[in-house]
Amino acid sequence: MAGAGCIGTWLGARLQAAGVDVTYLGRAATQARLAKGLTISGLGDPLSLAELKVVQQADGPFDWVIVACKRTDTEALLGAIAPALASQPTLIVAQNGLGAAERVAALSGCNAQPIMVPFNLVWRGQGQLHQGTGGQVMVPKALGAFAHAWGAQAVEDIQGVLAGKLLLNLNNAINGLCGLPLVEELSQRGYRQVLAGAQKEALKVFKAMGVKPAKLTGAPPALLPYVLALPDGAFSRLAKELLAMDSQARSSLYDDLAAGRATEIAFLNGYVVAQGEKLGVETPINRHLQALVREAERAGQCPGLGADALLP
Ligand SMILES: NC(=O)C1=CN([C@@H]2O[C@H](COP(=O)(O)OP(=O)(O)OC[C@H]3O[C@@H](n4cnc5c(N)ncnc54)[C@H](OP(=O)(O)O)[C@@H]3O)[C@@H](O)[C@H]2O)C=CC1
Ligand SMILES: CC(C)(CO)C(=O)C(=O)O
Repeated sequence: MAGAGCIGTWLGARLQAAGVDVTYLGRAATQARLAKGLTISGLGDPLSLAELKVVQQADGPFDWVIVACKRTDTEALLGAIAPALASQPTLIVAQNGLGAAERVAALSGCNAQPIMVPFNLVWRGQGQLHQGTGGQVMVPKALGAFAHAWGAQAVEDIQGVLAGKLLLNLNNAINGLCGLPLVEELSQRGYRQVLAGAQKEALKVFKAMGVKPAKLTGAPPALLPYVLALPDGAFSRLAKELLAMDSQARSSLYDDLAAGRATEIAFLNGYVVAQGEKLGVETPINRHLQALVREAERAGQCPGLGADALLP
């Protein structure tokens, strides 16, 4: 497990519980966090592991390597595990956005397959991982052997799934900029209207790219912006399933801003902007959100913005 943070530890722990021999690569913070075992709480099945094998250097050989660092850290992480890549393991890439596995394959020279994790995970203390939102992991058919341990669905079109997920991840920036828990943010029409606008732009970009986003929520992708823009009462009745989450769950981009780290904005709203530029599609809302997140990164904090400030 290369990148044993929230997502990587969850994936590794589920495999370990299913009997797989898992090694976690961890620097000092990860070593300390996992020193006394792990519990997983929240939505999904609880899990408890007394011991995890955490190493500071990954020499291998390994059959599989799961890459689950933030996208900003991919190149450095692959450099750090270069000895383990010499035996050409298959890499499983658990990162948000499109093109992550392609980049990992290009940088490593190994076969790399993407997977999609739909739910939010946070650390609640040392060794205490908490799942705050719901959903099912999705893997390509080629990784069907992993489906059981992760309770995952094996799908034909993983690119469509990643595009569908990116539509939802356009909210990461909004969530990080307002700083509210997801359930509070999504209960306010103003914030949902910003997300709806960002999704409309992304849908135009996907159309120009020939990418068909998969349906991951109750509404088909093309209708999602219209459902989001409904008045609060109608939305909360229609989106009961979407809003059934931990009251404190936020997005991973919020976590990065709050911790003063670089964010993945370039791979989320920034990806829509960059593709839009190439294909001649206007993306003013995503561009504005990207600029605001860059400003917040420079300030080193979550700015707590209202919905009006999020529109250009
Ligand atoms: N968090 C969430 O709820 C969700 C996240 N995702 C996506 O999953 C991916 C992973 O996110 P997440 O789990 O939140 O990230 P985290 O920040 O929790 O974890 C990333 C881990 O990678 C480690 N890492 C980075 N560089 C290196 C390196 N050179 N050597 C060793 N370890 C390294 C970090 O270690 P260290 O602590 O030492 O820096 C950290 O533990 C992202 O693309 C994210 O968008 C998808 C769905 C939900
Ligand atoms: C779970 C979700 C969609 C939002 O919290 C996410 O992918 C993230 O936090 O990066």
